[in-house]
Amino acid sequence: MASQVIPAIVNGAGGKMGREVVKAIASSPDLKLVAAVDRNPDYIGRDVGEIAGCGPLEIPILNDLEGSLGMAVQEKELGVMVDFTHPSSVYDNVRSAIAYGIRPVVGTTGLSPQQIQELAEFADKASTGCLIIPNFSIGMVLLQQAAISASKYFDHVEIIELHHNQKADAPSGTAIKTAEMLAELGKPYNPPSVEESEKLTGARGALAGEGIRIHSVRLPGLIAHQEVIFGAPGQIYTLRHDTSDRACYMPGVLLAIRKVTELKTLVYGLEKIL
Ligand SMILES: NC(=O)C1=CN([C@@H]2O[C@H](COP(=O)(O)OP(=O)(O)OC[C@H]3O[C@@H](n4cnc5c(N)ncnc54)[C@H](OP(=O)(O)O)[C@@H]3O)[C@@H](O)[C@H]2O)C=CC1
Ligand SMILES: O=C(O)C1=N[C@H](C(=O)O)C[C@H](O)C1
Repeated sequence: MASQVIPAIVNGAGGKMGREVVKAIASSPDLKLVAAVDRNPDYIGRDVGEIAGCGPLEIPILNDLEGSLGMAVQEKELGVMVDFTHPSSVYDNVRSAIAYGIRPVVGTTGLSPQQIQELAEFADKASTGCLIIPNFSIGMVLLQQAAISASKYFDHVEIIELHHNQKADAPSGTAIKTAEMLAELGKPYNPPSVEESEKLTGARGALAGEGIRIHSVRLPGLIAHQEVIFGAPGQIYTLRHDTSDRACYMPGVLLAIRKVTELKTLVYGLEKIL
């Protein structure tokens, strides 16, 4: 499939990320948008190109993922479904796409480790590629790699993630993945130096694996930001990534659409396909 045009369905096409994805696909000659899906009544029936701001594409937004997947199969357009919807629906969306033989590229966060495991088994059985990518920006991959390097020398680390206040899930998928990457190194962090008592529940954040704490901030005016703060006696090492425009995710999304067509299993994380 690599040299052919890749058909793509965008689910969540009217949303903040979906619109960027529609524009990015529309301007990529090796990709072809075949359907656009969203549940928001403000967008249903309207031309997805008009909603995305790239001019008419003659593709109406439908509130029917199953129908769009079925139509793509009927027209032999077995390509990719890009999902930027909601944590409550992403699991079912991915299962449906795989069942139709259409490869999911998943940006939606909020899947539990157990759900990811189940989807991996489902994709394996169907020999269908699937990518679950909590963060499509290259800057975040670089931050995570720097955090892994730093963790060899620092035993104390906490993560702060800051997002716009329309975000449904907390902590962010990126913060969870970052904590998982540090925990996978097999060392415990933050050995206690004092007996702590939390006077307000949540004051010390959420406890991820190996003692790593994640703190979530939600405010209008933010887009997506993350700090990984390492501490040692006499020094603090801070890694920070800031998103100022959702266009920053598009090179990663386009790469994932192309790569997933070569896969037969589920892969979790952009760092694995770079
Ligand atoms: N991996 C990455 O790099 C990134 C991931 N994200 C993640 O992507 C997801 C979407 O983010 P964002 O675009 O900001 O969110 P938005 O709310 O702006 O967009 C989501 C769109 O999907 C629609 N939708 C929700 N549920 C369904 C469903 N079951 N079927 C079809 N459409 C649905 C929403 O409709 P309605 O308005 O009615 O809810 C909305 O139009 C989030 O999980 C976010 O964390 C975001 C940025 C980067
Ligand atoms: O909701 C968002 O905006 C984002 N969600 C992803 C996450 O949960 O990590 C990626 C990025 O942080 C933006």
